[in-house]
Amino acid sequence: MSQEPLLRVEELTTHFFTEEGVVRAVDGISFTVNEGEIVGLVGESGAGKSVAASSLLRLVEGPGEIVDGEVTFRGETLFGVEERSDGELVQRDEMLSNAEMRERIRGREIAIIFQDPMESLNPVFTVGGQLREFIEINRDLGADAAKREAIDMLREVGIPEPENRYDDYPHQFSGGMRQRVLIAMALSCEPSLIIADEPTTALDVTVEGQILDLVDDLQDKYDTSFIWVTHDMGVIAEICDRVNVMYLGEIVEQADVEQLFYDTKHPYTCLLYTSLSGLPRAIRDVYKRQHRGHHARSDQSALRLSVPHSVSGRARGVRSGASGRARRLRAG
Ligand SMILES: Nc1ncnc2c1ncn2[C@@H]1O[C@H](COP(=O)(O)OP(=O)(O)OP(=O)(O)O)[C@@H](O)[C@H]1O
Repeated sequence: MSQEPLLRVEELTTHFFTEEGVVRAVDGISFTVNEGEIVGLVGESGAGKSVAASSLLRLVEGPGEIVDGEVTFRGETLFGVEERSDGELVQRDEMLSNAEMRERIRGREIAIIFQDPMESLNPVFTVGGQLREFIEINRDLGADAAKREAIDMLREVGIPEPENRYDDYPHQFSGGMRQRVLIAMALSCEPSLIIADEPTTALDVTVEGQILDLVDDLQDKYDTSFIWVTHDMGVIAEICDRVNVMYLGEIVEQADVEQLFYDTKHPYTCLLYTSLSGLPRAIRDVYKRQHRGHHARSDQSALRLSVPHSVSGRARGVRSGASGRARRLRAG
């Protein structure tokens, strides 16, 4: 019996129509996410990871446009196009409306966590108040029940003395704590899928490790699926089950995490972690010892890397001209 994936992405294509030409930020990517799985999207800066993440929830803003492909979630069409007899690409009738996306999907079924918590948290309101309001709106709870739930969620993500921290403002929390608050917010509606767009990139390695441990624990408890966006193969090794390697808007390699690390197929993936082999053995051993017991895949946790700069520049270039599949979707 084949089980339908929670999320299915087929040939998703998002382009930016700039004065300099068409930037093919996401160029026909296909992948799936199953129930309870953590799926990685890895690649250097400019590879198209964030645009891909936003495209899944139809959050792309002009001059960007999702021009082709299909995204289905629990069998519902979040995005889909079809070709008319005159060759024009039009949006499918069964595609969810903007109101349905806003009211039923975003936040409730699929939550998204961004790299910078200050973009998501309003500095002039208290952390607890913002979490309570989010829960009130998205779970149709009264103010008192939502406040209790907010405090429980803060406790759940490891905020000490959540009753006392409830009335603190975002700037009174550390970066790691703010990221925990966003995880609490994302989890509060018990979504089936959380898209995490580099949420640990700005944190130091120790705090990052704590957040990854937290996500690991929460994922076990809630069985939430994740799409984890990162440029860091070490993060992929630590928490992902499967991984998609992105380069210049395309997925160049897809594999189970173990398979990717022990049997890399694509030269670009090799480039993503070539610097690892240069790590002095002693440092790797210390890192391994520190992580022993935290994760079953502790050996792979040692595989932290920096992305080679030589590749970065190329990924940012504007590629002009629209491909066959890059025809602009008919408006409306
Ligand atoms: N508003 C925009 N206008 C034009 N091009 C854009 C716009 N936003 C993104 N792009 C381009 O889309 C491509 C993919 O960007 P994206 O932000 O998805 O990369 P990324 O892999 O997430 O990198 P990073 O980790 O640095 O965010 C890049 O070439 C980027 O310059």
